[in-house]
Amino acid sequence: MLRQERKDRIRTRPEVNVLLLGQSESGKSTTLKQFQLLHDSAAFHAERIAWRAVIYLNLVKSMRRILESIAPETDAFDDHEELDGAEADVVIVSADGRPPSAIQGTKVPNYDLYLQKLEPLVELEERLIRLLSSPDGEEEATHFGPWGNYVSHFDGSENQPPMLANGHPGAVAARPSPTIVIPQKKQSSSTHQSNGYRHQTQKEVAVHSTTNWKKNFALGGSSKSPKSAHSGEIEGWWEDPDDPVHVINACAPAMMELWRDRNVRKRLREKRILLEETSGFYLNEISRITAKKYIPTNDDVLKARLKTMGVNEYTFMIRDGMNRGVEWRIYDVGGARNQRQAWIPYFDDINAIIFLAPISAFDQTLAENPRVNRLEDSLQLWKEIVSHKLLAKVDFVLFLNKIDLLQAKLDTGVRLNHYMPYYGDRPNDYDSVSKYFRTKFSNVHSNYTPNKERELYIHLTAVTDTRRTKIIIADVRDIIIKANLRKMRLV
Ligand SMILES: Nc1nc2c(ncn2[C@@H]2O[C@H](COP(=O)(O)OP(=O)(O)OP(=O)(O)O)[C@@H](O)[C@H]2O)c(=O)[nH]1
Ligand SMILES: [Mg+2]
Repeated sequence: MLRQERKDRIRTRPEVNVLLLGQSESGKSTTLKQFQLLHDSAAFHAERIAWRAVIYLNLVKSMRRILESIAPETDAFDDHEELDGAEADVVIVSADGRPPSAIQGTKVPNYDLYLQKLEPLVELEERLIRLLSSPDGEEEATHFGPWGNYVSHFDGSENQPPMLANGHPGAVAARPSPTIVIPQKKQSSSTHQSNGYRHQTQKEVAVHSTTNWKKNFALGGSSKSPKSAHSGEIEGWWEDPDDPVHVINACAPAMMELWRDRNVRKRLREKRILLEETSGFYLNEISRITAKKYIPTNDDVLKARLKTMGVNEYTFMIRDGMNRGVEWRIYDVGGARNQRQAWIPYFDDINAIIFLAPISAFDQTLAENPRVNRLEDSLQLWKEIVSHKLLAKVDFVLFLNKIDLLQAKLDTGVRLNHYMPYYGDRPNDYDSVSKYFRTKFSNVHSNYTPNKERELYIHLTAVTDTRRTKIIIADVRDIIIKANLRKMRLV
């Protein structure tokens, strides 16, 4: 009866469920944004303004990273506390044998001056986080402690094994009910300095998918858009003295000065910090982003980084081959290790998986565990997903993502075999490296899939690039529609 019921349901109200998977920062939410841009561009455009807060936050975070990196007393960094309980069964590549504190290098004579000029950003960062996490007003965010003292309701344990329960029928638990999660911000063991910027080891800000964070920054939202006393017309947020734009705008000259400072660049190079490849990089556009009447462009929104917690669901209609409307539901999950257990309930009832592996990350380690190489983690995760018995009948599309960053990285001379010795002395150019990864991921699929009939569709992508991604998404959509039609004939 159940089977018949399902058959009837699919025939009368066809639907396609797609799950976006991959490690944190692989580009899942960006891919979702591209789907939105393609299928509901009006809504995407309407929401652009709300991303202003995230973009400011990304910019402030870059400032924080610079200031932390150029601080004269580097011995207070405490990267090692992250290492406790790290898994032993993954390949570990240390990007740099030495802790940052061991490196002595270029001094930045203006450091204290920068710190002083940029001090207002400390309070701004706190305020933005509050506004994002508490869309009903700042007052409600009373659970926040002082700077550097946030507590997370989320079980932030990174100690769980990376394995997903494979093929265990009981693994399909109920999908979790929504919970509000406070952005993680860890109390550093070394917050003794009075200035908020000094020696804070900060975790990434994430707003739970159930929090309507866009509300505070939408036009006409609870962020004040005062009416003109004379005409009654709505004026912009820049007229609101409490709007974050004023602080960020006032700090813009100091931010630009800092980013242009030769000593700063030199120090960053010495520490092998490549801000250009970090998520939410806007340092080359400070004057545009901090302008009073700044409205984010599509590209700005695609570049904005907000870590996902929980699961974002996005629904839209597409016409299928028989010209019927098919409802598409795309699920975007959090990819950090402590989020992956939440994926399993979504394995049930899924038609296709788009798995993202950022292949530029071969020289990076995980934010949640600095001893684990990102690419090794992606490969391990890919193996777990392709071999998962619950997913045996699901179609797989693999996005080998961030090829723009891969190309740029290889062009600067970073060698793959330095991080993955088994690459040997093959050529270190983009074509050879991307081909190598394509084969490697494809082999993992052929070796571990429980369904030898399954075809794998691989794309080399840069999902921040709208023009190229549009073509790929159209392609993926056709593949999924065709496969779905085939399955429906078989039900
Ligand atoms: N240059 C470049 N940046 C990218 C690409 N794909 C994603 N990004 C950026 O990388 C960052 C991380 O992307 P997200 O889409 O937030 O990653 P995610 O997989 O959703 O991460 P979690 O939510 O933590 O699981 C964002 O700032 C994106 O703009 C790409 O192909 N090239
Ligand atoms: Mg995400």
